[in-house]
Amino acid sequence: MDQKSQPHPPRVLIFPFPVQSHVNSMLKLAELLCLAGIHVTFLNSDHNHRLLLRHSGAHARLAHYPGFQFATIPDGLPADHPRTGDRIKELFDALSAVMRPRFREMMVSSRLGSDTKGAVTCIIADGIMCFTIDVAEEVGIPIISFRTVSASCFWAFFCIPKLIEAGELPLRGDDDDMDRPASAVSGMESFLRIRDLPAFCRVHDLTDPGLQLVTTETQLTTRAHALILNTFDELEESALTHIRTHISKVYTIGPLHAHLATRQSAEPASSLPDMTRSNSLWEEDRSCMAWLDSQPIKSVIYVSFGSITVVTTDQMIEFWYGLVNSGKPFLWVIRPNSVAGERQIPTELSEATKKRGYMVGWVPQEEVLAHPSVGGFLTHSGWNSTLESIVSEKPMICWPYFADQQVNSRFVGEAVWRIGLDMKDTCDRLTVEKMVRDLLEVRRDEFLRSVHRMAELAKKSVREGGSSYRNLDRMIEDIKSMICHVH
Ligand SMILES: O=c1ccn([C@@H]2O[C@H](COP(=O)(O)OP(=O)(O)O[C@H]3O[C@H](CO)[C@@H](O)[C@H](O)[C@H]3O)[C@@H](O)[C@H]2O)c(=O)[nH]1
Ligand SMILES: C[C@H]1CC[C@@H]2C(C(=O)O)=CO[C@@H](O)[C@@H]21
Repeated sequence: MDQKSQPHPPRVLIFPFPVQSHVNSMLKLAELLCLAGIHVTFLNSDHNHRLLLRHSGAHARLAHYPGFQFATIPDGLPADHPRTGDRIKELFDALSAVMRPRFREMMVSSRLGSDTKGAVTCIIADGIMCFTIDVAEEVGIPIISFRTVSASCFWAFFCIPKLIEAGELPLRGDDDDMDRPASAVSGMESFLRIRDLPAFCRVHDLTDPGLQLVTTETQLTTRAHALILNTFDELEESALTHIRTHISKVYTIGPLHAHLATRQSAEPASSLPDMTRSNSLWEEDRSCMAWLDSQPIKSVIYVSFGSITVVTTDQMIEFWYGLVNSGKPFLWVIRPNSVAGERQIPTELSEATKKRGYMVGWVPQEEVLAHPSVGGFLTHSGWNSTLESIVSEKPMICWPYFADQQVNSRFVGEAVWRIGLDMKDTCDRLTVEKMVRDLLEVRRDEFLRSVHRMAELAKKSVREGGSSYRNLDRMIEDIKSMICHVH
C-alpha cells in the first residue's frame, strides 16, 4: 500500500533513557523528523516531563509541528530520587521492574499504537534499553536503536567480550597497571589503555552488574533494524568501519544539535514561530550571558560536568583553587544535587570568586559555548558536551566521571584528536591551574587550530550534501517505507 492511500503519515515513537542528555539529543532528532513531515510521539518519563514543561520551551515549540505529541510513562522511582550517576543502578533496576512491563502493556494494548493521530509505524528507542526490541518484535513494529554515546565508545563496549577472552579484563588487583594497552579493541590498539575503557570496565569481577548490563545491551543492538549514532563519518571513521561489519545499517546523523540548527535555518522564517530551543530539566540562569558580555574575548574557562555527575566537596575545592589560581575568569555550573559532602568552603575562595568567577546552577550551554568570551571548556566529557564544544570551536580539559566519558576524554586529548587535554584520574589544584593556563594561554593557538579544523568537518557533514545530511535523508526514506509493512 503506498503512502497516499494511508490515512496518516508515518508515526515514529521516540523513547529515550530518562536522563537529560538522552532526552535532549532525542528531542533534536524528533524535530528533525517533524521537519520531514513525519509524525512523532515522544515518550518521556513522568518525572522528566514535569520538569521539561516547567523549565523549557519544548512543549510550546513542538506543538507547532503537525502530528507531534508527548506521552509519558513512570520510571519507577520516587519523585525525590536524585537520578544521579552515583545511584544509576537504582534507575536501571526501576526501569526493569516498572518501565519495561508498562511499556509492553502500552504497546500491546495499542494505547500508544493506534491513537487518534495514527498508529506507530516505527520505534526509535534508546540503545541502552533493548527490552524495547522484545516489545517491538512482539507487536510487529520495526525498531531502530539510538545509542547516544560516541561510535568509538560503542565499539569499545562491543569489544568487551574480546577483552575478556584476551584476559585484558577484569582488572588484576588494586595495583593493576591501568596504562597497559586495551589491545582487544580493534583499531584503537596504538592508544587505548585500560584506564581509557568505559568506566563500567573498572571491575575485578566479571559478574559485576554494570559490566554485564552494558555488554548485553550493546550486543543486543544487532537485533534492531538499524542503529543511529550522534556522530559524523569523518570524525570516527575507524570505529564506524568496525561497527558496520556487525551492524549493516548504521545511520550517522550528528552532531544532532548542529544538524537541527542547519535544517531549521533552511525553513521559511514564517513557518517557525519564535521559540526557545531549550530542552532543559532545570531552570536556566541566563544572567551568565550578561556576565560573559563583560569578559574579554576567549578569556573565560567554562566549567560544567553535565546532568548526572556528582563531585565530592574535596574535589570541588581542588577545582576551585585551581580555577582561582589560574588567574582566568571562570563560569562554573554547579547543578543542584551535584555535590556530595559538607566540607566548609574556605573564605579565600569565596572572596577570590567575587573578582573573576561566576557560579550558577544551570545554563543554556549551547549559547554559552557559542559566546565569544568563552575560550575553553572544563568538561566531564559527556558526548553531547563534547560535540557541542567541537562545533563551537572550544578546546577542552577533560575530567571524565564515569560511563563513556573515559573513552571520549582519550579521543579529545593528545593521543588522538588533540583538541584538548585529558585530566583523567587526577583532581588536584596544581594540575587544574596548569591545564587552564595551557589551554587558554600557553598552547592556545595550537588547540584553536585543531578544533577549528574539526568544527569545519562537523559543519560540512550537516550541510546539504554532507555525510550526516545524506544519511538522515536515507533514514527518513527508510522510515517512510516501513509504513507499508506494519500490520
Ligand atoms: O548547565 C548546563 C549543563 C549541561 N547542559 C546540557 O546538558 C547536556 C549534557 O549532556 P552530556 O554532555 O552528554 O552529559 P551527561 O548529562 O552526563 O550525559 C549522559 O549521557 C551522555 C549521552 O549518552 C553520555 O555521553 C554521558 O557520559 C552521560 O553521563 C548537554 O546537551 C548540555 O548542552 C545544559 O543545557 N546546561
Ligand atoms: C547512565 C549511563 C548508563 C549507560 C548510558 C550510556 C550508554 O552507554 O548508553 C552512557 O552514559 C549514560 O548516558 C548512560
